[in-house]
Amino acid sequence: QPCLQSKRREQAPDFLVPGIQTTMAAQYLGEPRTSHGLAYLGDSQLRLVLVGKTGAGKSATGNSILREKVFQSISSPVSITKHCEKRNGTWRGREVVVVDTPGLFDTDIPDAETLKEITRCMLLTSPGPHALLLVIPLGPYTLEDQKATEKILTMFGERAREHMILLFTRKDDLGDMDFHDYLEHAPTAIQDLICKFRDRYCVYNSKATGAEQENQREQLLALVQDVVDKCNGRYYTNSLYQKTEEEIQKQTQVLLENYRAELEKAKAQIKQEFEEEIRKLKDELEQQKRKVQMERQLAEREAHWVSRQQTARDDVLSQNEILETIFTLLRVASFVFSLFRD
Ligand SMILES: Nc1nc2c(ncn2[C@@H]2O[C@H](COP(=O)(O)OP(=O)(O)OP(=O)(O)O)[C@@H](O)[C@H]2O)c(=O)[nH]1
Repeated sequence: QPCLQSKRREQAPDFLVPGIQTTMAAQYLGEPRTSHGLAYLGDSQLRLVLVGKTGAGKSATGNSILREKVFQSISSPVSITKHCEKRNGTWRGREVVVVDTPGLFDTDIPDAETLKEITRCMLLTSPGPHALLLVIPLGPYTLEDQKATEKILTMFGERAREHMILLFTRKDDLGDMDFHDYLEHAPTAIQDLICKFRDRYCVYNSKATGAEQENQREQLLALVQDVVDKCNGRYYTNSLYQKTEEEIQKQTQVLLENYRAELEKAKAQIKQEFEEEIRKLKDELEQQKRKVQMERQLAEREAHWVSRQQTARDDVLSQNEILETIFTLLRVASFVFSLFRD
């Protein structure tokens, strides 16, 4: 793979003055402070997060991956995506979950807002994403763009970066030019990124259609699979993701118990009503008919319960309360962790 520059010593960029946003967000997304083992194998989903600056092409790429226009994608100088959004599709019989994010790391976004969205992103990708797609458009690469990229790379720790893929959008702007020819004249910062990511990059035309679209989608998802394989089939997780997952499971359990209680109540009511009616009936055939009706209604209730059981986790995730709970939980956790920082 092209590595056009001799590898320079990686330095902490100077815009990263230790500040609350950087330190807190790094605690959210960076290296885990405790080791733990979650079960990775047998995970049927492939969870992807699109990160990058406003207008980089995250939503357009998400739509392309899912083969459907599910995320709003238009040309605008201001951020179109306001909150993290999750949509699903399939690839090789596997469920693909794509989370589109707003320009989380645009330098002018306030702290509290950023942290709230990071929390939402963690909720939507819990127990952890398999791949983080860092979206950068080909074309002019300003100092501000460079800073935004550096900020993202710094916030996600070394281990999260193993799950990161560099995704260059606007491949169509290259016209007939080969990407490697383009690289030779590309800004040094882009050449450095390629060196850093080695083979974990792809060049994408998010507006492509037909065979071109299918081929590049296939190549991208195969690259994601490759990255996951290199991480021994694991998705990225850390102790804060684990806390998030524990809370989701706890709340899902509570919801399931509520659903179960509702089911039992509804079944008892159906039985009581039918049994009263059956007792009053003299005709055995009529009694039998009512019994059949009762069994049917009980079965319908059970089926309804099964479907609610299946959506319980999503029901929890769609409530605003969980966002607030996790946000508070993670803020407390960040504070506690900050006590143990070197
Ligand atoms: N020609 C071309 N246009 C693209 C490509 N990718 C994205 N765009 C366009 O770039 C503009 C911005 O794309 P979005 O997908 O909305 O960017 P975003 O990163 O999601 O932006 P926010 O939602 O504001 O954070 C849209 O007009 C897209 O159609 C690409 O590969 N080629």
